[in-house]
Amino acid sequence: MTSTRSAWHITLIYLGVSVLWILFSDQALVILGLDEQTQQRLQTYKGLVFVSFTATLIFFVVRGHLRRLQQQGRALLRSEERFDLALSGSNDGVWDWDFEIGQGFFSSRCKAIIGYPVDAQLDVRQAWLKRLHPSDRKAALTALREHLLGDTPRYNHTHRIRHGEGHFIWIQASGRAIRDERGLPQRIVGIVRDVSELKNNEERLRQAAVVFDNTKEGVVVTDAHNRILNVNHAFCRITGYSRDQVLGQNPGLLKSGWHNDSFYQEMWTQLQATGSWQGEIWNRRKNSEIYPQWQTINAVYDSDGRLTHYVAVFADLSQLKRSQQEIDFLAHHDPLTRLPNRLLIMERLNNAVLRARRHNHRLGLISIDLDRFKNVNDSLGHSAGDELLRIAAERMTALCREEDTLARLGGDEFVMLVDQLEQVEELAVIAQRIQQAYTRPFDIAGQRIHISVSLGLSVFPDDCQDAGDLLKNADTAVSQAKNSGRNSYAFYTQALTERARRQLALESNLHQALAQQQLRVYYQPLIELHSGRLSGFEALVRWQHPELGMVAPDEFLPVAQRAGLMGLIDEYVLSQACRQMRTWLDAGYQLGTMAVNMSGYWLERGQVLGSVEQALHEAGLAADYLELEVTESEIMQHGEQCIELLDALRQRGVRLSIDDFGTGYSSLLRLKRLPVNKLKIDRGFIVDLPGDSNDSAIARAIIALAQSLQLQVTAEGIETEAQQTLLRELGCDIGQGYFFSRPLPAQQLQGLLQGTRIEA
Ligand SMILES: Nc1nc2c(ncn2[C@@H]2O[C@H](COP(=O)(O)O[C@H]3[C@@H](O)[C@H](n4cnc5c(=O)[nH]c(N)nc54)O[C@@H]3COP(=O)(O)O)[C@@H](O)[C@H]2O)c(=O)[nH]1
Repeated sequence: MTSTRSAWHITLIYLGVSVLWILFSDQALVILGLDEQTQQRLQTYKGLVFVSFTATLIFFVVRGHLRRLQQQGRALLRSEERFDLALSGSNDGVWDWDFEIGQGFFSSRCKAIIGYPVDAQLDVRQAWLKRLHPSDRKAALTALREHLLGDTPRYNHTHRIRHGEGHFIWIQASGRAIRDERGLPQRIVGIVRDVSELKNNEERLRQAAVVFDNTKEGVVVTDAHNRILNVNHAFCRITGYSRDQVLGQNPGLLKSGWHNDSFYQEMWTQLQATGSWQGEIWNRRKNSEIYPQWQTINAVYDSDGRLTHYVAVFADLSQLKRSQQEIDFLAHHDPLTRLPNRLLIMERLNNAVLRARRHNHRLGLISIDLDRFKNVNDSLGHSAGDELLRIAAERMTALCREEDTLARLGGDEFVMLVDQLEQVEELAVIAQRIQQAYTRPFDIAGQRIHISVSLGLSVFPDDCQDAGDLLKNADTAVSQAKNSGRNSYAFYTQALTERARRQLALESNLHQALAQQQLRVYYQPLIELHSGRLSGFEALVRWQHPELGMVAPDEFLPVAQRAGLMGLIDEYVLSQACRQMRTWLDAGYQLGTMAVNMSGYWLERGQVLGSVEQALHEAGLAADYLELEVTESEIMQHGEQCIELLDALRQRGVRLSIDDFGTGYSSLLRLKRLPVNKLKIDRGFIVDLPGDSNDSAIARAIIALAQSLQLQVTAEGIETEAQQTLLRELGCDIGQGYFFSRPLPAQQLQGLLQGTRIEA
């Protein structure tokens, strides 16, 4: 169109020039009939007029042409602006690459996307090719080539391109080639879009998905109604549930039952108030195992503030707790034998000493040293030595009671803390059992090993006053045991060692004593204080030992208790006492009571009734001659069971007496309920009479109490006349003690008995 116009303008100019030329030519002037002067004047101006006319003509033609070009340019610009404006709404930029002229067009949005000023002049190389991310270049060019070759209907590719500011952005470029009639691409026109945010979001989502699936923490996503929407692999691994098993369920299916309702209420209250909750919670796996987890729950809200989801993230703490426990354990235990170490045994020893002091009981410590252990290490190696220590620890642990502690202090050094020791000899018995445990050989590293132990025994409070000394003394004692030829035990003090040995000898002889009738029953008179008359006797057992001489019950009864012989001794004394009473009654002595001690062992076995009936029957003695003494502390210890037994005895007519009264903290309420006839004031309250005002006040109070309960009172341990006088004045009924007589064999009591004889 533009070229057609230009051709027409040129033609017009030629026509004008031609007309002028003709007008001003000589022939034209002649034809026009102009006079010569006019012709000459015209000839003079002919050149000037021609030039002016031509110039004017050219001016107007050129000006017109330029104006049209300007209008066309403005229209094009307006059209581009409108196009840009239209595209700006879609956020896409337009590009156009003309292969014929080798230039490209980039819309202002397109320039803005890749970071260029709107008025920048760009070529395709500069704007695109040179800026492709090295990693994306190959794929982008391949996609373009494929489209230009006609392999793909459209060019569509997403890649990174360097932004004008230097960083890379993600763009999505798409376009289509315009081809000539032969199908060859002339240009390609398309749009470009900044997809960086989308790509970054995609990347973030991808990363989140990777984290979700690969994190070690369990993740549960629920809807606002707490129904499970999604769980990750870790959730399934920790809980044992598959994803399908929990989808749509309430997370409450994991509840262990360890937390009460208020725990969950507080959790939900906080979650609703603050949008999050964090804490330790014990849940139950599918296999029922209960385990701890550290859990964080967050509430998720939409842009309108409406609750949409809950996300719970939790870590399984079981392993951590196990490790913590193991660390704690190893801080206080020996890793080889898993026994308490020095730290723990010292802690327990200190506590045991405090308890023993408070409750006034004994405590024993045995230091244990393996004899010639070094030889095992040297000959068989350290791992064999370790194995030996492990087995030795197992054997010794089997000997411990629940309240005892076996510890390894290091090397072949062990200690055993024996709590609540009643008798020193018990420690010797345990020491012997430990020695016994080593008489069996140890099979280690394919070898049969024989090894013995040396033991050092120390007793609190007999040997020392604190835990440190207890341990030191046991160590000293173990050295004594080693010095005396190994494979033996020794107490810290010689006296204790001898006492223990004697006790153990007694124990092994006691069975014989019963069989060979070495036990004797002695009788101690009971005197009516107001009249001085003999009212009866208390039967007291003695052991006539063939080598040790007369052994007192205080010494051998605990041994009998340990040896399980107490029942036999009680029955023996009871039957002897009943028979003796019968004999004296038959001999015409007027006696009221034969008192016999009833041990705790009897009460525990519950066989007293049968034994008493049998003894009375065999002796032909009426029940009311028999008075059974039971200590206040035994009654307290056996409680209701003891009261029932006493009731049954009372109903059969047997008289009952509370022995050692004042030492056992009886409540008055309980005392009132006891079916007893008599209280025996403990010797401890008598020994300092009449000088000790406290004791005399106690004696007075017990007598007053007995009188108000209509019970008889006996005072035991009267050794002086002054004691007898005071007690009589206080109103005590019966007196017993060395002042009247020591316990004696029956045949030595004839003199005393004479006064009671009823002459026929
Ligand atoms: N279950 C049984 N226990 C018995 C039996 N025989 C005795 N025992 C108990 O053993 C403890 C010691 O008894 P024993 O050495 O016989 O001492 C008794 C008396 O000898 C002693 N006593 C008596 N008068 C005095 C005195 O004036 N001074 C003094 N120092 N001691 C004296 O008291 C013991 C009697 O105590 P009790 O029984 O509380 O009346 C002792 O606990 C006996 O109970 C038995 O066969 N079975």
